[in-house]
Amino acid sequence: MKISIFPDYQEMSRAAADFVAKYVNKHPRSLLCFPSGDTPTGTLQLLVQYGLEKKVDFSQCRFVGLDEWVGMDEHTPGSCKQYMYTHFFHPLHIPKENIVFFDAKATDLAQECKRIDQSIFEHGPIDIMLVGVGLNGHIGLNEPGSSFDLYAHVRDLDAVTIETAQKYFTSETLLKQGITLGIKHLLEAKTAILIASGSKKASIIAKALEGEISNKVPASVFQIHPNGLVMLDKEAASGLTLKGN
Ligand SMILES: N[C@@H]1[C@@H](O)[C@H](O)[C@@H](COP(=O)(O)O)O[C@@H]1O
Repeated sequence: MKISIFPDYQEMSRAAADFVAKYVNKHPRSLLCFPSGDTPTGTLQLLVQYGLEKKVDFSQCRFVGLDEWVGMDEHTPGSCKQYMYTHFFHPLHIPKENIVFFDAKATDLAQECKRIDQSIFEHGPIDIMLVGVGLNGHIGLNEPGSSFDLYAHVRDLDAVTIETAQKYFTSETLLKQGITLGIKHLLEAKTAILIASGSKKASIIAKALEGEISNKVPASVFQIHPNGLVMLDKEAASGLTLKGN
């Protein structure tokens, strides 16, 4: 695990975007996975800018969605899919056939998990899996207690997630379950990148990166990822005792 600390959110976002752009320039047929949430917005904005400026070409890449709130689709404001289309796929005109995303409205969600896993086995491993972290240490919607051995699965949401996630919706939204790629996908990704910013993430970042490696804190898996990169702004890194570079 390599921890890099940047002066602010913008610099952290630039580092993550530059890493992705450089990689895609070398490997134009990459399989990429990006998260939704507040944290990745700056990174995605830069990647869109680089794409429009022709500094990077995503046209041959494939994309897999990280997670989704069960019962939502791209028409639901606040859904992960709508976020990804708004912040990345639409502005870069990524062809639909290059995108695989959970249908969180499917009647058979177990089958939906199999469909996504199958697509990753076929086109993978994932080249770059970029993730954020929840205040409870979740990755995607791998909540505290999720086994590191799971591929895509459906998970009952933790109370912290249900409460924190209200920020994505304009009115009080009932959230019960998530459908998500598993930690096993992250462990098998060629590169896993964790981005976190702001002082509210400081305590979970310290726990995840310097505490016990345990599925109680899913993000602690970064400590054992063979190629895990952690990019933090100063505030998110403020609880760490061992500082990165
Ligand atoms: N399902 C998403 C995750 O994929 C995201 O990485 C995390 C952090 O979100 P934020 O970046 O808004 O802090 O929580 C959300 O619930």
